[in-house]
Formats: sequence, structure tokens, C-alpha cells
Amino acid sequence: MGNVTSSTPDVPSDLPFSALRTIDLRGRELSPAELKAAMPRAETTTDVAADIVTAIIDDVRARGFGALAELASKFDGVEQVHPLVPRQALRDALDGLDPEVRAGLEESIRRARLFAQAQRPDDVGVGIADGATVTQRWVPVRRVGLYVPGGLAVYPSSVVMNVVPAQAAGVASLALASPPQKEFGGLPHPTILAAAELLGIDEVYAVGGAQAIAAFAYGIPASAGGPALEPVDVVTGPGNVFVATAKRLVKGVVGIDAEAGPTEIAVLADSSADPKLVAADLISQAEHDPNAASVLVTDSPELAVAVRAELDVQVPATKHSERVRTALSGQQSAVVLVDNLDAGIAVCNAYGAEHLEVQTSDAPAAAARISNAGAIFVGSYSPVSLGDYCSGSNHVLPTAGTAAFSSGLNVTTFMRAIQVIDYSREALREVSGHVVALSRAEDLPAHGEAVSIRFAG
Ligand SMILES: NC(=O)c1ccc[n+]([C@@H]2O[C@H](COP(=O)([O-])OP(=O)(O)OC[C@H]3O[C@@H](n4cnc5c(N)ncnc54)[C@H](O)[C@@H]3O)[C@@H](O)[C@H]2O)c1
Ligand SMILES: N[C@H](CO)Cc1c[nH]c[nH+]1
Ligand SMILES: [Zn+2]
Repeated sequence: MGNVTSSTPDVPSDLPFSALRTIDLRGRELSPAELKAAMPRAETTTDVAADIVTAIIDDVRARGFGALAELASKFDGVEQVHPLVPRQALRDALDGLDPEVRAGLEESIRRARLFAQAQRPDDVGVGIADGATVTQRWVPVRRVGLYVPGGLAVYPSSVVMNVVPAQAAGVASLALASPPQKEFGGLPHPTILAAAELLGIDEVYAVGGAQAIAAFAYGIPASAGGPALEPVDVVTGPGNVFVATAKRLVKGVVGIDAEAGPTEIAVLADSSADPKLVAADLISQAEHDPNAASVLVTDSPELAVAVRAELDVQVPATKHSERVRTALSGQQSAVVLVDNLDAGIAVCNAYGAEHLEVQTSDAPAAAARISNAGAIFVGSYSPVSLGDYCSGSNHVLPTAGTAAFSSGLNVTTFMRAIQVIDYSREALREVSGHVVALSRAEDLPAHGEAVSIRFAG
């Protein structure tokens, strides 16, 4: 499909923040599939991590808590006998929580609950014929395993994002796992423990990465060190590429939410956008992970240059500047130049970003035309950081293009729709001839006989 990178002749190579590549799609007529292929994506994908993660899952299944202890030592540098966090540690963490952080968590919980409770679906019952009803009845799953990341950063906000919809769905049994932290005696970070306690979660494990997902999916029998970890029905939560890969590999044994892997932000912006804000938002998500993706899609070459100039100023000044620089320099990040807004919308729909910000002159109108994204942030006052903590929306969202077929974490992630069929004798008699005819057509006559036997004689 030809060269679409920064070597395109009319894209100068001496641009500010030149580590961020340019993908120039101007003047090109590309199909949605070609657009998707032209967009940047990470080199370290779930395919690349699959071998490592398969070995971890197999080890956890074979050796249970012994494997968890060894992996905690290898990846997290801690020695542990059993990863269940004592109840007292949860209480102590909440007692010691900074009041400002507590207020932030409480507001985050309040807003997330408002949205989650409104998402609870109603049962739908339909009268198909006289005496014949079918109903779709929504029921929560029984037990869930909630993963809260804690490698490069700590994520008490992900405790809120996991727990609130699960509780709103009515899940009876909730277990949470987060990596053990060396500086906290092998427990998860105290703010994570405090958030769990605030939400009434008392089953918390100090386990990180793929091994946590495997433990939730397959369960672990009791050992001399402590009680069993009972398997769950659904595993949710964000994480790095190892966590996302593990979720993909255990899908089918358990339900999962989406592949919520390394963070992505795309910003669709025109000449009306403020380059300072666009740059700040690109940096905000790049600070998660060297594998994070930041993508600017614009029809304004002037804005693209101004955003680059802002990156030159803002990246060195930010705390995690090295991580941000790595993320912005990676294969997964780019400035994408397009001919006009229509082309920008087509590119964003082909890409399917985890987070899409729309910063255009009529942002609501452009946002309404987006059909593929984990979440859409409309206008200059709805930055992704707001959604990360306190918008009321959920920040556990599909990455790596999986937004095309999966949704952000929500109440229905923790529920199933059971179809209930209730026919009277007369209602069955009325339709019995059709059942018999169709069963004959499929050469499954016993199906028809199971109906006709009810009316024999
Ligand atoms: N998509 C979303 O909804 C969303 C939300 C929040 C965070 N995130 C992402 O979550 C991730 C958090 O990553 P993190 O690393 O900080 O924490 P994490 O908890 O996801 O990962 C840490 C664990 O990874 C494992 N690990 C590390 N190196 C490994 C290796 N070489 N092989 C096997 N396992 C290894 C270890 O077990 C460690 O405990 C980031 O990528 C961030 O962008 C995504
Ligand atoms: N941006 C992340 C989702 O990809 C969520 C998050 C939590 N804390 C900060 N950010
Ligand atoms: Zn974030």
C-alpha cells in the first residue's frame, strides 16, 4: 500500500519532537481495512507474549500456591507463603489513608455508582402467542475475580472501576488481586487495600500479572499456608500485555470483560484545537507504560506542528518523561495527517482507540459519527484523565482494536441473560406441526416425537 510514514516527501523530517512519527494519509483513498493496517499499533502484542504467559498459566495450574510464591519472587521481588491479604491489613490501610485521597475515591465511587446503577438491564417478557411467553431474565454471575494493576504505577482507581459495576450487578462473591509490593512487605499498595476496604471487599490477594488471572480462572486448592482460592466465573480488569494475554488465554474457561491492555489515546483534532491541551492529553496516557499509544489524527498540518512543539516543552517537564518518550517514539504512536474531518472520522473508526478525544469545532457532531472506540471524550473539557478517575464512566476499556467487538467494563459484564420459555398445552399444540416438520427436515425426528407424544391419543 505504499509508504505512509514520515519519509513522505511533503512531511519535513526536521519537525519538532521528531521521535513521534508521521503517518501521512492525505490524498489517499483507502478502504476501512487498509486504513486499519496503516494505523500504528504496538509491536509487543498478546501474540508476542503468548508463550511466556502460557508457561505461567500451566505452572499455576500444576503447582498452585507454590508457583505463585515463585513468580512473586521472580517478578515482584517478594517472598510469600500465602497471598491472601489479612483483614487487619485492609482496615489499617483505610485508617492510614490520606483524607484527600479518600475524598477523591469517595467521589469517584459516588459518580461511578450513579452510572452503573442506571445500567442495570430490565427483564423483557414477550407474549409470542396465546399462552406462550418467552422472557429474557438478567442474572448476575456468582463469583468474580477483579484484577487491579500495580507494576509501574498503582491503581486504586481500578479498584473502584472493577468493584462498583460488579456490586451494582448484584454479584455475591468478589475477589480482588493486585501485585505484591516489596516496599509494603509483600502486600499490594496500601491505597489499593484502602479502596478495597472502602468498598467492602475482604478477599484480596497479593498476586500480580498473568499468574493472578490463572489463579482466578482455575482456582487453587488449599495448602499448608492457607485457604483455597476458589475459581471465579468472570475475570475483569486492566493490566499490561501479560495480563491482557492471560485474559485472552483463559477466555472460555471463564468470562472476561475486554482485553484492557496497555493504554491508548487517539485525539481527533482540527485547527480549532488548543495544541497545549492536545499535547497534555497525549502525554497523560503515554505515562502509563512504554507500550502505551498516543495518536493525533488531524487535517491541520499547522496544529500537528504546534502539538509537536508543545511535546518538546511538556515531555521533558513531566515526571515520567523517559517512559512517555519511549511510548511516543514507539511503533504504536503517531501523528496521522488526513485531508479533512470526514477522512479523520473514517481513520478513527478504522483504528478503534481505547480512548478517543474529539477536539474539533463542532465536537458533539463529530463524536456522534464515531462508531468504533472504547470511550469517546467530547470537547476540550472532557479529557481522558477525567474519565480515568471521576467522570462516572468506567476506565476499564478495550485496547488493541478490540473495541470493534467488545465494550468497556459495565454492569452487564457481570450478568448473563437467561431465556425463559413458558408455553401452555394449547400453545404447544398450536405450533407442534411446525416443530415436527422442522425436526424432520433436520433428520432429527426424535425432536418432533418429543412434542407429538404429548398429544398422542
Ligand atoms: N485498558 C485499560 O482499561 C487500562 C486501565 C488501566 C491501566 N491499563 C494498563 O495497565 C497496565 C498496568 O501495567 P503495570 O505493568 O503497571 O502493572 P500490571 O499489574 O498490569 O503488571 C505487573 C505484573 O506484570 C508481571 N510482569 C512484569 N514483567 C513480566 C515479564 N517479563 N514476564 C511476565 N510477567 C511480567 C508481573 O507479574 C507484575 O506483577 C499499563 O499497561 C496500563 O496502560 C489499562
Ligand atoms: N487511562 C487508564 C485506562 O486505560 C486508566 C487509569 C487509571 N489511572 C489512571 N488512568
Ligand atoms: Zn490513565
